[in-house]
Amino acid sequence: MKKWFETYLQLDKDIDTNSYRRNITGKLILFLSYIILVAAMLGNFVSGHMVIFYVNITFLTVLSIWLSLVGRHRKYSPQFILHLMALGVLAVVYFKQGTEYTPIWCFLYIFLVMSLYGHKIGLYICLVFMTILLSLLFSFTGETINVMEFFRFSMASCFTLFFAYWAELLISRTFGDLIAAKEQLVSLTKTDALTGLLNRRNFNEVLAVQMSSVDRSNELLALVIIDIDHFKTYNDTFGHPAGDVALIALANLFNVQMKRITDSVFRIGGEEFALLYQTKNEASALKVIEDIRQAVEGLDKYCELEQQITISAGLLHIHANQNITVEKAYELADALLYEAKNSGRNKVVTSS
Ligand SMILES: Nc1nc2c(ncn2[C@@H]2O[C@H](COP(=O)(O)OP(=O)(O)OP(=O)(O)O)[C@@H](O)[C@H]2O)c(=O)[nH]1
Repeated sequence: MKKWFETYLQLDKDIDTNSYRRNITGKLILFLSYIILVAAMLGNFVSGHMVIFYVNITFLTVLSIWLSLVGRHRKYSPQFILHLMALGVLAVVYFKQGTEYTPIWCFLYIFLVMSLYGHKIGLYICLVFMTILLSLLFSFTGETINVMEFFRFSMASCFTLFFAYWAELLISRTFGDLIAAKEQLVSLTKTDALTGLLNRRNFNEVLAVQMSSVDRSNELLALVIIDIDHFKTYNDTFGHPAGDVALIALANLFNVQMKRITDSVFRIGGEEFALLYQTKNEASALKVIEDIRQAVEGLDKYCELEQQITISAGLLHIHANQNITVEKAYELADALLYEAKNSGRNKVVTSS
């Protein structure tokens, strides 16, 4: 039962909250229409209005068939039913020349339209509906000259429209702010606070996507794990804040060098970075990281570094359809990095 309810209401937490709210309003309209139609059908049967009773049954059947036929496109059903109800109200006003039940429907319609369409489009639809309704009412009240009643009704509907408009505007803005706050929170969990680079949390995810994208292209994926040489000494000599400045300068350099849409830069540990980029062949993959290594050597000339810093890197080539897991790829690249460290530092060791 709970599962059915969740599926029916599409209780998807990731959906944009305003669409979710509209979705709920739509479901509510469908549900209300069924209840009203069934209640009206029973009422007409009990009071012996057999013609209206048959009209009710026919309408319910048509509605059910229509809903099951449109199936996947059911999201437009609430709008359809709502406007059908509005037409019904206008027809009652026109033929019965009465306003007895009109206000309730009119006010309900305004609120439902606003929450289904949003305040902008909702306002236009409601204005059209109210203009038609008030013109019909005016043509009848003109006969009975009940100007006061007409005036009261017009004022009440204008007030309702105004209230519904502002309520919808306020609600959608509040939800909009919530979405923005959520996005900000997501971005905070995915990026490193010091350098603004993507963090370790994102690394496996992006690597998996890149590996499958390389499988579909003729390119080669380069996975580089980078570690700053003797960074502990740098920190101990110049202090932690100076170390932070060096980390930021490095991150900026990586960002400048990695500008293609498929390039990604991560800070995956304290002084450990990872680069992902696609190239034509192994030689050009090596050239990219070699250029970066050399640029780091000269970084102290352009940035406020206390002394020259160098990096060691392990470059792993990942070919299309290589059938390797994300974890294994990282393990291999990390092993190459340690080879670079053990063989003198300030160098790149590759898998070929
Ligand atoms: N300033 C600063 N330092 C950090 C940060 N994260 C890690 N570190 C430092 O990075 C240093 C890493 O040192 P080690 O792992 O011993 O390696 P290393 O001194 O670079 O030596 P090799 O890697 O062998 O060349 C430690 O001193 C950490 O405190 C950070 O966010 N800011």
